[in-house]
Amino acid sequence: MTPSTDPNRVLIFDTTLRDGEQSPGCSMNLNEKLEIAHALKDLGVDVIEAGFPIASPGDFESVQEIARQVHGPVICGLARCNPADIDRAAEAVKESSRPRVHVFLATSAIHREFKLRMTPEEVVRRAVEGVKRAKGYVDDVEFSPEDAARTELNFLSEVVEKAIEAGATTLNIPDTVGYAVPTHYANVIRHLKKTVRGIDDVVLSVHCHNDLGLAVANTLAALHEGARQVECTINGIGERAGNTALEEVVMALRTRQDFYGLTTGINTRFLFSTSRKLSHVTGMQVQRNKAIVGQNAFAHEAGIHQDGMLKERSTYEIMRPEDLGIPKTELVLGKHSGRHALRQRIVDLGYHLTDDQLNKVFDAFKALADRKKEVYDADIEALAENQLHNSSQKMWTLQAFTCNAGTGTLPSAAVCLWRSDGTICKDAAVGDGPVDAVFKALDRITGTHIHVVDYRIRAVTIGTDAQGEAYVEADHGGRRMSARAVSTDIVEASAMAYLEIINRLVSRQTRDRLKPTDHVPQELVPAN
Ligand SMILES: CC(=O)SCCNC(=O)CCNC(=O)[C@H](O)C(C)(C)COP(=O)(O)OP(=O)(O)OC[C@H]1O[C@@H](n2cnc3c(N)ncnc32)[C@H](O)[C@@H]1OP(=O)(O)O
Ligand SMILES: CC(C)C(=O)C(=O)O
Ligand SMILES: [Mg+2]
Repeated sequence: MTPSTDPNRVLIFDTTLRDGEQSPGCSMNLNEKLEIAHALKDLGVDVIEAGFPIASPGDFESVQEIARQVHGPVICGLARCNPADIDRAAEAVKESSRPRVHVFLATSAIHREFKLRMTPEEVVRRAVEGVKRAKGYVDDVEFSPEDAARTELNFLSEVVEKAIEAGATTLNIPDTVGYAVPTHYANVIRHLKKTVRGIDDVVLSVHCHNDLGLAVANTLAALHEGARQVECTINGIGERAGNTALEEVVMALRTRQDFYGLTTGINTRFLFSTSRKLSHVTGMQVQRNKAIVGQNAFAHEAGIHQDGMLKERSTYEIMRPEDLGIPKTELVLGKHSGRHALRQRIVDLGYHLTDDQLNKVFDAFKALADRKKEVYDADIEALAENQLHNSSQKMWTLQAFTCNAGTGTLPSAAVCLWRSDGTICKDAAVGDGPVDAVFKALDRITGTHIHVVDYRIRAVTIGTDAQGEAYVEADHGGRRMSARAVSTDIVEASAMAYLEIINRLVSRQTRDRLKPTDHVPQELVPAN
């Protein structure tokens, strides 16, 4: 591959299947690698580094199959500067219509002395031999002086120049251990551009690691200095803290076109799906606050931000989620949210509340949000329903209750209710369990006996702090009545649903103009 005719076009070299796979726990089998390779092709990457063929028979086979089946991008295999590695890599990629062999050899003093045990002269000789051997198989040869960022600048220039003379068409400058910082890395690229003969005739590439969290920043600094290939991985997976995240660098270039003036061939609408596909295949979850593809990347919880978003989304978003294949921005309702966002969600959920009802739901919502990490749509629905169907004056309101239950104890409950005339009524009861005990205490206070014919509990939201919905169905003189209530405490939800039925009986009685007794409606006096 030679430099693009468009000087502003950045080549995207994806190494998810090679360096990415070096993440502990991210090994992929043949079918998984093929699935990801097809996704990378659809995403529009220019080069797929499909593996390190000498590493194992399985890796060889994966690179070979990708070379056979995935058409469009260059298919690349990695090799040390060893004849056996290079022969194996060339064999693996040979059926691709666009094969590349990528040879590497460390150049830093630390690696030369302690790992390779080679003199600088030997390093140069082996690098040249490696490039020439690869060149015997394919035209497209990439050379990487491993640990370039810690290599003496003059020696780095010498190795790079010799590799170009030997036939390398892409010169990749790795910050293997994530040691670089942006200004330093930019200086390295500037130095090479200035000192290496032939550098403008090859593709100058960068490969950064994220040990200091600077992989993307270093990559962008290098692009600013004229590098035109970026080595990166989906979700930034890779050795140790990972590699430059493809989605981050691509979106930085796209979003700051005004600054960099550079383009890529990536179809950004596939970024999110490719990210999720990789997570699914590797089992490595994307952290929630990960840039671009994290669950929170387009989620807003703060009321002031949500208000801004509802008025004009560019107030708080620099990218459009749909450009990444993310369905939409999420306004997450939580304790930091305000009325604008709550009203919008209530309308989206199909409810029409008056301002007064909305204010009441808002108060209940804030109280709930103080108890929960996140308030879900089901919570809002439950609050709105509660408001719509309970806005009339109720005879009884639950003020407090306690219950006792456990192996070897007698389940009991003490309940305190407000009556609509302002009096407080208390009583206690024992039962078959805490819910039964609460129901019996409610019966005693209100003087009713509700014949429960169905009772169910279900989690309406997710997590251990989920809202539990209690459903109570009662038979009263042949008439069925049911009620639901929601709370993070299922006994409280049960008590509220049960009390709701009692209140409805009371208001029905009132509507029917049946005169209540002093304490409870006549109709509700328990029948013996
Ligand atoms: C920065 C990077 O990401 S480089 C890529 C790293 N990826 C991997 O290592 C994953 C795949 N690796 C493997 O499966 C194995 O390491 C293999 C098959 C490649 C080699 O296994 P082994 O032959 O048992 O060697 P081992 O890995 O223990 O040691 C590496 C050897 O390669 C040498 N070596 C390292 N890099 C290079 C190089 N670029 N060119 C030539 N020799 C090299 C080391 O000096 C060491 O040689 P020695 O045995 O003479 O001391
Ligand atoms: C093989 C090379 C390019 C590498 O992964 C590194 O140096 O980090
Ligand atoms: Mg690497």
